[in-house]
Amino acid sequence: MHLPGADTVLIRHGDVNTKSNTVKRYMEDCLAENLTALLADRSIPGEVERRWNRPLIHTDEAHVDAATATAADAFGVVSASPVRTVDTAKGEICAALAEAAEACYDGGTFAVDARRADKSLPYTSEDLAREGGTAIWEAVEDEFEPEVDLDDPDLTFGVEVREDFAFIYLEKVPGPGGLPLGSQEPVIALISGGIDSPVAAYEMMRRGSPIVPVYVDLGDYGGIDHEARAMETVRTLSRYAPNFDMQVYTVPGGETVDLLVETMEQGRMLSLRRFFYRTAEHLASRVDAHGIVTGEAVGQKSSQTLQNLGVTSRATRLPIHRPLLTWDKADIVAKARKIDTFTQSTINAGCNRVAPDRAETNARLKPLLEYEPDDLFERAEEAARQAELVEP
Ligand SMILES: Nc1ncnc2c1ncn2[C@@H]1O[C@H](COP(=O)(O)OP(=O)(O)OP(=O)(O)O)[C@@H](O)[C@H]1O
Repeated sequence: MHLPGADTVLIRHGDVNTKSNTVKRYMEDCLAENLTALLADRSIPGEVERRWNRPLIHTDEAHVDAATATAADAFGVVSASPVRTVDTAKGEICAALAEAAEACYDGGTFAVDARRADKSLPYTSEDLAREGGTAIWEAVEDEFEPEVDLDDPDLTFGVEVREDFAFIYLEKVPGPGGLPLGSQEPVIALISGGIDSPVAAYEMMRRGSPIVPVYVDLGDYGGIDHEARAMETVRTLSRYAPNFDMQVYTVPGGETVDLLVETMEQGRMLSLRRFFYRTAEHLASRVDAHGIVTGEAVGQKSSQTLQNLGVTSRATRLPIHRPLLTWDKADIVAKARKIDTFTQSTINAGCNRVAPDRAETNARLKPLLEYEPDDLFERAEEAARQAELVEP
């Protein structure tokens, strides 16, 4: 709910504030660029202004909610509020709070959350909270029986006083937190048609790393639906990053999968992962990516025991990032729904169909190297060479 007259979005970032001034400036530049791109992509009018550790979006009242929701999708943003801007004089702030109460309070408990960045002002945050609370009370007491609850109020009137403006707001929309996208190095994101890998890719983006999506076409074991799901999730991820290239490297893997299915029972899935990682490594050197991100989690599948993750990881010299390593499936599904990459599908495709009846849970590298095709890594190199860039 925004206040009448709210035409600005106040943005709060978190980890960015812990940086030195130079790094902070760089990260705030990244954030401002990303916010501008997100607004343009969604056709929302708004000018981004960088001020006092608190970027602002100047828009109009008709678009302030949409601009707030957009800001809350930007990586690095902890929360965003649609705000009304008033003068810093205490009387003006209290008058604005009274008006806000008349317009938006309809019974229940309330509190004033007041903050003052400019310590030279002739009042304290406590003064503001107390006198603002009184102004609100007096504005509504004829119609309601107002009650103050500082611990768990039904409605919180926020006040943030900066050097030359005070902002009044009623809501804080939570953002993803993390760091602005583009402030860290890019990574290759191995994206399957499943639920986990898009969430893992999103988590890396949330920490500032742009992703280079890679999908391995599994031939008859994957299929059109499998690929379509992978593309759809990348399309969704790209909506969070309209100023970043999100074309997908589609890698031909069908022949290698056929060979693994024909020649390997034990360890087949591990060799397939080793093929994925090695292919990703070749693509990484092409696009200067600094790691590989996957959707793997400890023990989620037999190929994902710690022992097996250790063995498969040895196929590449690049670090493999597994942001979901310790996540439960229910949490991954909840996050996928939240970020809109969850695509309900009953198709039985992808690695599920490649998996043998008896799964390997405790692989050792030496025997695995004896079983797997001698040319597995040459195949990976060739597959990376043949990879095609596809618009998701
Ligand atoms: N066809 C593929 N193309 C690219 N990467 C893949 C593919 N299949 C699997 N991966 C990567 O390997 C990881 C582990 O594979 P797994 O078999 O668990 O995938 P999945 O269950 O099909 O999909 P997800 O892990 O995304 O739910 C995936 O999280 C993903 O990062």
